[in-house]
Amino acid sequence: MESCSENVKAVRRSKEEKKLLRKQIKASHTLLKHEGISTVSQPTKSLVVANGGLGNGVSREQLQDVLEEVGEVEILVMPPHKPYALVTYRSEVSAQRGHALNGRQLQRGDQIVTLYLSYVNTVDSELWGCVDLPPGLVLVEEFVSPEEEALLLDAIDWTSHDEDVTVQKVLKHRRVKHFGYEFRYDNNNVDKDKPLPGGLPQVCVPVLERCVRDRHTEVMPDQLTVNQYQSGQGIPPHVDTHSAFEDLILSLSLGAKTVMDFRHPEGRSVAVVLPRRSLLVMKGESRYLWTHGITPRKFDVVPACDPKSPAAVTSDLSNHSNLTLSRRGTRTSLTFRKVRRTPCDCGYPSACDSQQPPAPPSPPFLPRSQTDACRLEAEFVHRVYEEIACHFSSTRHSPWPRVCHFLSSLEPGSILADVGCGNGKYLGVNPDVIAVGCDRSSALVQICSERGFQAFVSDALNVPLRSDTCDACISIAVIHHLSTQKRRQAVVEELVRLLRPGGRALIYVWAVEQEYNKQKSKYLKETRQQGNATDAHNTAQDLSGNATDAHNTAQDLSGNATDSPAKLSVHTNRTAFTSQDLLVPWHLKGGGRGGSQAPAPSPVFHRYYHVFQKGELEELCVRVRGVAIQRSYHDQGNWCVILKKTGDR
Ligand SMILES: O=C(O)CCC(=O)C(=O)O
Ligand SMILES: [Fe+2]
Ligand SMILES: [Zn+2]
Repeated sequence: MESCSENVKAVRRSKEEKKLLRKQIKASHTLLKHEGISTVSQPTKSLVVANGGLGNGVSREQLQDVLEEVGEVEILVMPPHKPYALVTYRSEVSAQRGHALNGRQLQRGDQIVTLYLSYVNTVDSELWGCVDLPPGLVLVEEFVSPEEEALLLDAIDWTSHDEDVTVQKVLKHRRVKHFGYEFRYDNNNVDKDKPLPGGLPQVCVPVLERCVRDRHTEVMPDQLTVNQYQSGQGIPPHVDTHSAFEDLILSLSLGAKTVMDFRHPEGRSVAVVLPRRSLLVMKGESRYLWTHGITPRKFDVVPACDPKSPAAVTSDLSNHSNLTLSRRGTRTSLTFRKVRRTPCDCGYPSACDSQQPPAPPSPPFLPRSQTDACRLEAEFVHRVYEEIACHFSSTRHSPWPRVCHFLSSLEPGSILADVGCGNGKYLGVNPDVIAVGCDRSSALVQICSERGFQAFVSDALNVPLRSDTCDACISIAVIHHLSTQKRRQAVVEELVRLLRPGGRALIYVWAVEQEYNKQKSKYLKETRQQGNATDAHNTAQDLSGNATDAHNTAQDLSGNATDSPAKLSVHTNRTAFTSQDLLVPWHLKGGGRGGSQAPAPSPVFHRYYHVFQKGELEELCVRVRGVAIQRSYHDQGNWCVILKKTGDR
């Protein structure tokens, strides 16, 4: 009897299996026919889960629970309104176990849905609008009901400044209110020891509990920033400070939809439509590496989509043929975060304020070795130009007349190298010469390219051009950034190497003497407001803020070395120089990279300079072989020479 019933069972099981297989094949056909998804028979890491979609009532957490019974899920894509989902497992072995979930039944209300799983080659991002989202970004539509939305909006009282509970501020392009902890826009961080007494508003609790239930977060946020944007307002692109908040950021959009722009540091950008009542979950790469921001404008260009399928994402609007304008309304966002208690150890050190290399000894000293010189220049010249490139370029538009005069004197067809070309302002002065520029800053070289000039990234000490090839070279305001005399001379040698015999080089360096022949230089004359490098607050200070004795440097003004290593003092812009080696402040306008959440006070960078004394540039040049000084002169606070290559060795 026993064996008989066993047999019956076996037959029954195989019948079920056959039926399951038939249904699975049918599901594959439907996916191909209606969705253009081809399934494959050989195992891969990715599976399509027919019937496991939001479109047939399966929730993300329900499906995730089932899929994770057999292995670690890497990506789970649930396209809105579709009757299927796509899963990629960490390993193929897990995916094989996932495949064996075929036929698994899920309860959906009082109905049962059966999942059919088949392998697919890749989770092809072209197919699903939403896979184009920056990695780690999830958008959950209709996360709160219209009633809940009204309740939340009502609970935010903008009329009272209940300072002991919240902190409220009107910023340039929006107003904000903080709960739990104040977010400070001056240092882009929170005072972790000063929680606001009221904690988070009670009305948020059900929403947050749902976030936990739906696995959007494991930890309860303890900080809330409410941003309110009128039509035409926005928030500058930024990365929420790593050291301030944990990985996960939740942002609820209420009142009106908007478009949020995400940008990868390498330039890729994704515009994400945030519908009203949706929840944006930022984690991992999307939170740590990509900036997010809302461009202040009154209309957004969005895909004119089928109302059933809101096509939340537009990575490249130019690919869409069917676009429409969407008028912005007043949007209130609730951004929930968890204050971080230990330094961030994310996998994105380039964007991480907790993982920046230790600050160089402050104040920096004048270098005594080649290694120290390289370090000083890397930190106080190269890095600074990279950071300030855009702003710097916006202040460098008018070519100096006497440099133009030199350029105009070149024969048509001459080959010109501009070593340290900055934003390329001299590359187009004489259209009859073949001009090529190079600069240490890739950001500045990028600006040159955008302006249509030939330029490449190169250090002035080692220019990858053949010897004896250039009819002319210029080096304008470059050599003063090298921090030893040997290195300054080496740049002149490099310029001379590039010149053909008979070729000429024009060199400009900043002069100690900003007043010459009783004439003040433009630099001295410019008012503080005009000067971008102006620092109204700085007196001669070291970087730790201590006032320094301006003469306490390694070289006094007569160039004599003293014994102790010399501190570099911070110069006061628009004043006479009090030492030859110094740090000149640059106040960055228009926001730095990442990090900033609001119009914060402009960050100050310091550039190293060696300002030349009268006669010093000529002295440097006569040490270089094979060259003769044709002219030397003072021009607006600069020492200048024109050299001619003699070819003598
Ligand atoms: O309005 C939003 O959704 C984002 C707000 C935001 O990014 C922030 O406050 O850091
Ligand atoms: Fe943010
Ligand atoms: Zn980090």
